[in-house]
Amino acid sequence: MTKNVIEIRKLKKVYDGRTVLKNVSFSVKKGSIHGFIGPNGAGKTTTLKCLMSGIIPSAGEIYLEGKKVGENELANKKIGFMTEPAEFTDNLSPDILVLDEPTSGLDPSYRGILLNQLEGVRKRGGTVLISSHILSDLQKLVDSTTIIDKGKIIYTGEKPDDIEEMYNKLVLKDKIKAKEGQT
Ligand SMILES: Nc1ncnc2c1ncn2[C@@H]1O[C@H](COP(=O)(O)OP(=O)(O)OP(=O)(O)O)[C@@H](O)[C@H]1O
Repeated sequence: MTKNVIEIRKLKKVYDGRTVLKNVSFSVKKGSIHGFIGPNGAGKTTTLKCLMSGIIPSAGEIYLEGKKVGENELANKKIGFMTEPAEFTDNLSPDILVLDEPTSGLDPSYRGILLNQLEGVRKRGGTVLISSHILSDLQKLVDSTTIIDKGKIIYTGEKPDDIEEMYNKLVLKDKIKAKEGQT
């Protein structure tokens, strides 16, 4: 069985009485690139900050290589964390890399370089968790995907054939609602 390097279980985060993460659970397998996709405000950054011990979850558990984060395990000692915009180095170093919207604001050529570097990390047996609100940025690269919307996991697992349709519907639904609100 392939080992889960990152495992997030029933994560909950409440800000000022508002629940922004509701039972968020997903896992990332060793040697894979996992896409964490969701529209703006879905809860991607909050989840990744919980993982990196930047903020304390209201409930739930995170395991890194089988060990619970927050006890004796300091996640940020083991994981490389990059937030937008991406910073380029010759070599993306660590075994576990977490990237929060790294392609945001990058022009297509730099985006291509970054995505190539991530493929290099995978070839070396490293593990990548990468977030984006743009599915097409990651679609080709990732081995598995989690889709989050309004703090809830909509889908997690291998890439289904209809992932694009699934995600477009989700984003479209919000756009229609916003338009209805304006009229
Ligand atoms: N420090 C905070 N205090 C209160 N609410 C917050 C805080 N940080 C985030 N939120 C709210 O939590 C929700 C999730 O935000 P988050 O930044 O995790 O989403 P995101 O998916 O990363 O979005 P984006 O793609 O815009 O970065 C949003 O409604 C946001 O307004």
